[in-house]
Amino acid sequence: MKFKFSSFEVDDGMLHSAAVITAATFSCLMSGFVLQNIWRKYIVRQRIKRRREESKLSIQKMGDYLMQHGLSVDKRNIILDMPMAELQRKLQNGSLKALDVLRAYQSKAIEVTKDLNCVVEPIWEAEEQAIACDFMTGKKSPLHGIPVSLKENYHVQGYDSTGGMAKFIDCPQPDDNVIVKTLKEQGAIPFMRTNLPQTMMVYESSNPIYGETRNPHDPKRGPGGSSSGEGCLIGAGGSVLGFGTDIGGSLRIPAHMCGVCCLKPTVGRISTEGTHEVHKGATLVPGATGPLSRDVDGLVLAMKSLLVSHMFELDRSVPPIPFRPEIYEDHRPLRIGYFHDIGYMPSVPACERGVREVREILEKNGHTLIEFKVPRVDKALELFAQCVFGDGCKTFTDALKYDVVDPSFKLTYFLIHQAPEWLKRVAGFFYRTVGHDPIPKKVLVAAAGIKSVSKWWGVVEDLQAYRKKFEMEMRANKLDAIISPGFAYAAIPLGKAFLTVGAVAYTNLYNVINYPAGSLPVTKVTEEDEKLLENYPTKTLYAKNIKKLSKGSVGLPINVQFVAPPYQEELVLRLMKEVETSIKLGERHS
Ligand SMILES: CCCCCCCC/C=C\CCCCCCCC(=O)NCC(=O)O
Repeated sequence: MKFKFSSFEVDDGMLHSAAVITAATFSCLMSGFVLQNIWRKYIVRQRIKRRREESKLSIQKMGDYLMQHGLSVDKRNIILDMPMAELQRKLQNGSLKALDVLRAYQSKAIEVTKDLNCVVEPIWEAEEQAIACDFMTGKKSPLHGIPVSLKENYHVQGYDSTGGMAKFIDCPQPDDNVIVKTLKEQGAIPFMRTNLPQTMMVYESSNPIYGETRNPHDPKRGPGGSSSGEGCLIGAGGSVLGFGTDIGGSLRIPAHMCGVCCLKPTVGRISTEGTHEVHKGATLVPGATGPLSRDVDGLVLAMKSLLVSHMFELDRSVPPIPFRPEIYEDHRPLRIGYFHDIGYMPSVPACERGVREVREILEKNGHTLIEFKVPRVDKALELFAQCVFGDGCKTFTDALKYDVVDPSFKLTYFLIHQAPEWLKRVAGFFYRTVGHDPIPKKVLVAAAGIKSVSKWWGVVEDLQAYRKKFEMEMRANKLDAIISPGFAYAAIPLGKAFLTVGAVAYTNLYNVINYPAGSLPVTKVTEEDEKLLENYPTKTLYAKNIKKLSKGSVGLPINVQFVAPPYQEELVLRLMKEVETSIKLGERHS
């Protein structure tokens, strides 16, 4: 048979050859594509393996070095037992050497990371800085000789900030970030870099490069995240002061689960320049940077040392508001709002008791406590998802292209970031009907992306309206501050955060409204709390999971959050210090 195409003729044979050539080209392209993907994944796995080995080797080398140059156990333990104020005083008056303090903390950090995997690598330059501190004459800076640990996503010159993602391996940072520069200028010695979960947008603690961090109080449980390594290292006694980031609770969740203090400042109060966040462009609900410490004095010292002209000069977007001692030291009685239940899932009995006990302390100290009802928590969660995942999670999926996805992140990644909109709607339907919970659908649909600029502007208006509503509720009750549970529950078994993720409402509320929030350890789960857990209401799927996963948590730490309007960090710290002092006094008398 012959076909005639205008000026030339095509016979059967030619058609056959064309089909063969097309099929061959297509299969070549397909196999090329598949092979390229296999090759890319292979390269990524090799890169991950090499980096993990480098990290392990560096930790081991530091351990070997300390075997020869370390302190005696007694001397080390005396240093490690000192609260921040005593440590600082002794470094200032010269009765402690910076090098000894560094060696004490290096050896404790290396010791605890063997079981808990909280350190990703030591900062080798620390030793040189400690020696320089000890040779220094003249007036000492406030953080003189204090070792500080840093979450891995803090840019440190010469080190990668991977955020647990292979794509960012072998990208050493050209410079320290603003906080690290200011800390060094104030005499601090950055000495360890700590672990985080892949992408940091989950409150788990694992990534394919550095592995999984465990809880210092129960290694079968998670330390919370994403400042997982910081919470764990400080909770285990291997650091006295550390720094992390927080867009939905990443400082406060690990602080609560590991029993340490932290402060998430108002975004803008201290610099956020030079930290690795996957979606830096999502500025409506941006990430905050902040300190974690063993005690409130550590947080106060950190804030006083950062709020100085050096930082204001390095990052001119930060308003030059120095630390205001007149607010921190004020004794005026305050009106403080409190709640145990955010209006989504209740907090477990131990967390509720934590708030109750803090309330009693504050009342005894002369403050007025008033029950506060959080306005529309469903709206706050929806806004969070719209502002953080409004690009349909493209930034996240791009960052993880060809990467190995960590098992602890797979479900979150698939459902929130990768699934097409129709599947998110189906999952939302499941949560609503089987889980008796309409909120996940709103969140999942928001994570499918905002479809136009005018819709985006609508979200901005909604966010402004929600913030105003919250402010007006506080004003109506004449509230100066709020106290609320540190989180909905104590640490749960590793890898299970996705099953309870709605609980993030307890922390991300304060990111949505951009209020400073501190977290303070106030109690531990008791046998009585465990008994009361039997009556925990399980209306939704998340609540059912919380009840199940909270079993066996006796002895785990419980924190309370302290919150004040924007730029009132000093007020938050004042209340935290007041409660910390009362608890310590109570312990001494009992
Ligand atoms: C499957 C649907 C769940 C719906 C209800 C929950 C809504 C929560 C939405 C997303 C979960 C994101 C968890 C965020 C954890 C925050 C970690 C963080 O602060 N990261 C930032 C950082 O480390 O800097």
